[in-house]
Amino acid sequence: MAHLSPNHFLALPRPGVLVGLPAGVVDTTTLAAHDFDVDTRTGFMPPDPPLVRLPTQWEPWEQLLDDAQVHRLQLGSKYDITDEEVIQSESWRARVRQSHALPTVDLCPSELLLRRAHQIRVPAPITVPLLEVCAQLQLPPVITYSDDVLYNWALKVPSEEPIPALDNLRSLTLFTGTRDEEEFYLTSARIELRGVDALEIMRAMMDELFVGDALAARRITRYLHSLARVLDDLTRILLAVRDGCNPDVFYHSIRPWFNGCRLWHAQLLAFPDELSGPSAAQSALIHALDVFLGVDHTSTPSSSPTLELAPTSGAAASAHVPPKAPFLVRMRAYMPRHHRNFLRHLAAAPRPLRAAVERTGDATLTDAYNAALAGLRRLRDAHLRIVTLYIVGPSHRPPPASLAATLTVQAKVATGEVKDGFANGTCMGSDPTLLRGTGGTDLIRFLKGVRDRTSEAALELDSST
Ligand code: HEM
Repeated sequence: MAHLSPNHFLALPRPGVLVGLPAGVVDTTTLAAHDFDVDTRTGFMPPDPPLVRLPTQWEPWEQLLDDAQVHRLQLGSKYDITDEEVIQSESWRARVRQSHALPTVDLCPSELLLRRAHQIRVPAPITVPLLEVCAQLQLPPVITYSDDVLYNWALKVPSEEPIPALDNLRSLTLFTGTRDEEEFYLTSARIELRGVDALEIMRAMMDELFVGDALAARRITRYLHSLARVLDDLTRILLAVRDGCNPDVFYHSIRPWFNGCRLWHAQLLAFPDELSGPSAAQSALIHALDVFLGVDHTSTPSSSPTLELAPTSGAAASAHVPPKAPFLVRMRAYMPRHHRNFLRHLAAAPRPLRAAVERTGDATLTDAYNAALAGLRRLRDAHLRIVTLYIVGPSHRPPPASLAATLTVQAKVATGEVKDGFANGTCMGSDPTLLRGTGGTDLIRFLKGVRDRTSEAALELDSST
């Protein structure tokens, strides 16, 4: 925060989320907080690069992260862990156990400090302050998509451009220090940034829906075709993950860090005791597209993963996600709260697009609506190919002998950091209950269901009109 002037809006006192906002006071936790923290240039990504280090008061946490990187902290469940790695990793864990619990009270006034603190995940005695940080952010005490993607980037080369170029991004914090992991996160970051046009198109359509005359219908038709083109760009960006992220490295070295976890201190702050790992299923952008286009995922069939959330208080519960809600609904508990509210607001739009298109019975408009849905379906088809390539394929074959050597060559020792996780190594998805079926059958069935519901929203023209 040293680089912010005292008058900067981010230096203003942040409302205590536990006590709520005084009447008439605007939430200034972020510049766009009053507007769901969605920036017109960078969408769900923050407009400025996120904080890279906490102030000295919390330096012990940053030191532990540095140490984890220097000593190449490994998961105990790593398939080819060496004796030396076991010793190094255990000595790091011993240092963590000996460290003092730092107070979080001075973190609470700043959303930026809280976001950086939320990226740091270590066992007790830091667990308690971590839970306090999570309560402030109203997030469960696990790494989320926002930690890995939305708030985990910097510019490769300094630039004055208001929107970061898609090829000028790097990740701040990595579990494995590999380029593969960085590319995995940056693929999502690029999708978020390219998706800003989709958000803008949706906003413009909402204005036209409000007007609702024949001219508005023609404009909405054009906007829907533009949206389909943006969706095809997102598909291209998604498929390009294959250029920088090796499926075997992903499956054997990166993915284990994303496993869901059980919490030992669940009773302490009444958190749910089983939690999802980070997943792009927590991207508000894709949820927003579904909500806006009228794709209904709320009646997910029983084959979808069912994560139990504690029905009482706590971060996830405060996101008002009922236990056993469909997977995609439950994923909202892992989104930044402003984005969660944005989706709620979008879902409550007084003039939903799908119903409006259906009412007009206009063939050209209906075709355009279906074209946008087809674009979203193509994105999900491509995602299915990616999941088959990165999860189902590698799960059927042993890790290649060359993998350890590849990782050594690719390690970004100079810039990467390593974080500890609570991975249990027993499931293949980020959700602890996902993918129990042999060879990922449950996962594929689930993703195909989501894709099929996208197509099911398509409108048929009444031939009698
Ligand atoms: C190597 C790349 C990727 C792999 C292996 C992968 C894997 C998965 C898996 C296993 C799931 C099931 C839920 C879970 O376990 O979390 C999932 C869901 C999902 N992923 Fe990915 N993913 C990848 C890239 C992406 C990217 C770049 C995006 C876009 C931001 C994305 C968007 C989604 C969405 C929205 C869902 C929820 C299902 C849906 O709405 O269709 N994924 N992904």
